[in-house]
Amino acid sequence: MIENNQAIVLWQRCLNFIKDNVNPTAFKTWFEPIVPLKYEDKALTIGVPSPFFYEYLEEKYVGLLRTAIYKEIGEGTELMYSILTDKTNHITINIEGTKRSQALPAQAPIHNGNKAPNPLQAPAVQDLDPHLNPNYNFENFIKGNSNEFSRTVAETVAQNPARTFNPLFLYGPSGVGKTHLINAIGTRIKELYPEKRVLYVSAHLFQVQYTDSVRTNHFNDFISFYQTIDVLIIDDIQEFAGVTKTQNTFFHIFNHLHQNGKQLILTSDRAPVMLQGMEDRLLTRFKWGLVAELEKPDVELRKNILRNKIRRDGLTIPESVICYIAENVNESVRELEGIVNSLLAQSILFKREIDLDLAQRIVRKAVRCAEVKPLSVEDIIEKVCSHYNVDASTIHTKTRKREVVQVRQVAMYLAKKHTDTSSSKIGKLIGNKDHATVLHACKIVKDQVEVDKAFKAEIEKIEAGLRQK
Ligand SMILES: Nc1ncnc2c1ncn2[C@@H]1O[C@H](COP(=O)(O)OP(=O)(O)OP(=O)(O)O)[C@@H](O)[C@H]1O
Repeated sequence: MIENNQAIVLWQRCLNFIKDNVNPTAFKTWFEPIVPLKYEDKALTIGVPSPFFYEYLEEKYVGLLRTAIYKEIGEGTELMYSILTDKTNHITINIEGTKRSQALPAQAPIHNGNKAPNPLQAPAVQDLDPHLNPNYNFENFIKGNSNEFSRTVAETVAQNPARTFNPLFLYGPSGVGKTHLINAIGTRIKELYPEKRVLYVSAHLFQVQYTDSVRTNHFNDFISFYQTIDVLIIDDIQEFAGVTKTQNTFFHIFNHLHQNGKQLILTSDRAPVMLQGMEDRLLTRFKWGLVAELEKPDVELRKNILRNKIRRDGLTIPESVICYIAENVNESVRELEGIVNSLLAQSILFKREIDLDLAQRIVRKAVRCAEVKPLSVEDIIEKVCSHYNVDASTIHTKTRKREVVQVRQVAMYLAKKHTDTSSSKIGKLIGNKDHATVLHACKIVKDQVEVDKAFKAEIEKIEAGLRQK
């Protein structure tokens, strides 16, 4: 709500002066969005869409603003800013940028509330759709050995956002509940702190929004929007690997939010140390708070998840079938859910009971599909490192210790032999080496296999392990 007509008139005069002294793009970007709010006691208060916007004005245009105000309104006039992003967060700052107070009452939003995380419309909204999936909550997240620690820290963060673990970095293989858990955190925070601006976004969507904003000249809006978030949840951060500009932009958003006491929650399919193609300064920040792993569920947890899903779906499935599925499907929870869905579909389609025989046929088919899943370089790194009992992170360091060099060479050799990945990509993923190093490693290992029986047996043992994946 604009509180004072005089403010509009005075600000319009200032704008006319400013317009003559900056280029049209800067005027449109940095001055048109400003809203005059009130003029009282020789102080003009203007509304700006975000803290970032204020910082930018202070850094780049404070001289021009001061001149315009003194010239058009009079010497000694104070300029006060009000951040319009959140009704609970109205700070005012004088033109020297020193005095802060809670002087302004809450105001109505300047723009209409948006319902999607569209950064181009979003800077000054209050009702932000957090894009959380309400079906993913703590109540239906089943606890087990493999996720107990992550679940506990997730609950702690939800109770006290930005007070405990910031950022919270959750990692683990596909389908083990990362997305579920981070949605649960967001949902709990919204229940406990409804005024907080929580946003869930996939790394992929973030990247698309960023690219779009650059293409359509709305980059500042994009940045401003993300800098207004109180709890930013980004899923599958590994997608930023190799995309430098997106990483760079995210780096600045991360810093701004972290410095301003906002919570960041990130997930990835691998630990920070295994994130190739990611800038070091980001990797360091990912480790600032807490890094927690979600492992593949053990058999007990698989049974409990199955029982829970079956109950929720209103099905009755014999305990022997539950045990059979839990013991034979051990990749991810998503896979377990897929089996239950197939059982249900088959029993409806063929009008038959869900029994062990049906379960066995469905599981066999699903497990066969898993067998033909191609090996990845990451699978090979994992197997080779565990065979030699070396921490996977060491092969990405620069160390030239003989035993580490050998592990690296074996991993490169097997990656070349068992995947379609190019030598240069393999090099990047294993110790950030070039393709010539990979080819050299392959030759060394191959030569040794030909003359050293014990070494040959060792390699065959690792290869057998790879086939069991
Ligand atoms: N502990 C759990 N209790 C109940 N459901 C679970 C649990 N873990 C995972 N699930 C369910 O398994 C499915 C897959 O989980 P989710 O999408 O969270 O995995 P993810 O780790 O994010 O996988 P991806 O990395 O592939 O995105 C979801 O339907 C989720 O609700």
